[in-house]
Parts: sequence; C-alpha cells; structure tokens
Amino acid sequence: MVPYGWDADWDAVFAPYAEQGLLPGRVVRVDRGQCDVLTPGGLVRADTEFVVPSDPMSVVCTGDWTAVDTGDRDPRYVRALLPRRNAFVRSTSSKRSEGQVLATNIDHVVICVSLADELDLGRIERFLALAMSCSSGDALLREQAHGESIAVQPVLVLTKADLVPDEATLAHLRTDAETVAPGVQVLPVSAETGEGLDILAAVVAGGTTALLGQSGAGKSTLANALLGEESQAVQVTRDRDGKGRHTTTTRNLLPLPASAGGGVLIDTPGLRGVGLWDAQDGLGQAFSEIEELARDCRFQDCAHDSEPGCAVTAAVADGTLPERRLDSYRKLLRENTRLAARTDARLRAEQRHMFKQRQALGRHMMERKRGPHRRA
Ligand SMILES: Nc1nc2c(ncn2[C@@H]2O[C@H](COP(=O)(O)OP(=O)(O)OP(=O)(O)O)[C@@H](O)[C@H]2O)c(=O)[nH]1
Ligand SMILES: [Zn+2]
Repeated sequence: MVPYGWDADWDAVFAPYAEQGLLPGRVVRVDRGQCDVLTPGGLVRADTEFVVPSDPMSVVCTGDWTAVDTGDRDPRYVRALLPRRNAFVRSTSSKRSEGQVLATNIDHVVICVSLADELDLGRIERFLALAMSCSSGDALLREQAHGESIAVQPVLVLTKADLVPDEATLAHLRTDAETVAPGVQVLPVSAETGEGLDILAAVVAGGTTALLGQSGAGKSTLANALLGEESQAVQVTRDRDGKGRHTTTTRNLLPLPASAGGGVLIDTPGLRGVGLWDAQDGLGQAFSEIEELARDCRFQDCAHDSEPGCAVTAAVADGTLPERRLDSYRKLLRENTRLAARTDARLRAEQRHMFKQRQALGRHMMERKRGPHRRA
C-alpha cells in the first residue's frame, strides 16, 4: 500500500508496471531532466529521459504518478507516466499555444480567502472558475486521461476567522460567500484558534489537495496546520551520490500526516502565482445556476442581453438570480476571452485569417448574386 494519494484505481492502472517489477512513485518536484519521486521505499531521484514527450503538455509534472526502477541502480529512470486524471494548465504567451502544466491528479482545490479583508465576491468567483477549469481542461488532457477527466472538488476556506468580531458577522460572511459558490462547501477556519481545522482535515484526508488563493490569504499557515509539526520537522535530505553529501530540496508536494488519514498537499510557486487563465469551461461550472437557466433560453447562443425569450434575464427580473451574479459572469467571460486572445497568438492569427476569408467569400457571393459590376 502506497500513501500519497494512491487508491484502488491507481493500483489497477499500475498493475502491468508492477508485473515488470517497477515501483509506483509520485512526482514531488521536477528539475531539468530529473525529478524527485515519493515511492513506498522513500524519496528517490530519477532521470526522465525515457518519458520526454514531443508535446509539452505531457512533460512530467508535480503530482504525476510514475513507474520507476527499483533497487539502488544509479541512475534510476522514470519508465512510464500514468495517465492523468486532471491537470492545472496555464496557457502560455509563447508562439506555440500549448499550455504549461502546473500540477496534476488533484482531488480537492482549497481556495483560501482571508476574512481579514472585506469579502471580494468577484475574486471568489474567479478562483472557483479557476479551480473548476482543472478538471475540464482541454482536449489533450481528455485524450491523456483516456476518456473523461475526473472532477476536482473545490472547497472555499474563509481563513483568519478569529479576526471576525462576532458569530453573527461570521454567519453573514459565510452566507455571502455561499451565494457565489453554489454547491461548494464553505468553511470558516482559523489557524490561530484551530477552528474548522478538523473539518477541513477530514475533507481532504487521503486525497490530493492543491491550495489556491491570493498572497497573504494564509495558505502557508494553513498548510503548516494541516501538515502538523511532525511533518514540518522532517527535513528533506537526499544522499545524492552516496558520498554523504546531503542536499536539502524544496518539495512541491507534501505528505499529510497518516494519523489524519494521509494524502498530500500540493503547493507550487506556479500555482500560487496564477490569475485567471483559460478558465472558460471552469466558468460554466462556477456559474452552474446560470448555465442551467440558459438551457431554457429561446436561442441556443443567447448572450442573455436583450434577446427575446431569455430565461436568464427573466430570472434576474423576477429576483431568482441576483443581478450581481449575471454581471460577474459576464465580466469574467469577457476577461477570459480577452486574456485568451492576448495570450494565444495563434488563435489571433487564425481569427484574422478567417475574417479575411469570410470577407472575401462574402464579396464573392455578393458579386455572384448581383452579377459582375464595376467597383468604385
Ligand atoms: N489572525 C490570524 N492570522 C493568520 C491566520 N492565518 C494566517 N495568518 C497571518 O496572515 C499572514 C499571511 O499568511 P501566509 O500563510 O503567509 O499567507 P500565504 O497565503 O501563504 O501568502 P503567500 O506566501 O504570499 O502566498 C501571516 O502574517 C499569518 O500569520 C489566522 O488563522 N489568523
Ligand atoms: Zn439568455
């Protein structure tokens, strides 16, 4: 039995590799050409040259499950990468429009929002869309996952609950947060008093959890509280070349205490720095009640603006859908489209090309319809 987020499904996927005498290992961090993996035998360093893909989206990433050589042979190799269940992908601004994979195989995304500041509902919605984009991913990911990717479960954690003066105010803030997070567990937590920590620990036990949130939201503090003193005290040392030279490395994936049910936390600098990337699919899930309403719009491509028979604007009119929600949805959709257009040079070029083609085609059809005519 391997901890670190391993389960019966991984066991089944891994069976053929086990037959070849390979070990399952979870990627903790990736360096150039090498990675650190957690195996049942401990932390090992392995070369990745056998799993270098032509496609950057398949590059070994923190959170990946791999099949590695056993024994003390040096160097060890990662022999295979197990198909991913899901992935956090950031679109890049490079000429090639492939994304950059930040973390993979995630069960829970804990979104940290500080109660020390005024609750920014728009920001919560943005983070939720981001969290939910993890499982929708893109076509490439779906291919890799051999079918549908597995959904992540977002949890909205309201941190620093000890700074809220009274229970009534806290209840209020919680309700406010819940209105923008339909179907999502909202949990006030304080690392200071320990409030809510046991509930959160129970939610994430056994699985893989990624932390999202603004700088200063309390992610590190929360991570430390979940990891417990025991885990923090353990420094990662690695006997690199058998000559007694120990290297301390930073890990991006940390095992949760077995006493609390195990599992791992993923906290990578890359994930920390994200804004809203291509979260189009995630937006639909974060605003699921709007998407649901939209099914009853008369037009399939309804923009919920001034179209006749729009079920969404009707819901705003009769008070079932807060206008704020629709505004926020529109704003994030726009923002996302702008961002995608900016970061994806290829898409832009394609759009220009298509537009020109359409213009040319339009002119051509017009001329055919009207017959040859002199142009000014
Ligand atoms: N009162 C109170 N303060 C907290 C709590 N959790 C965190 N803080 C404080 O909030 C500040 C920021 O916490 P961090 O854990 O460093 O925040 P972070 O999200 O990891 O920030 P970055 O590393 O910049 O991404 C620190 O000064 C913490 O001491 C809490 O539960 N209660
Ligand atoms: Zn509509």
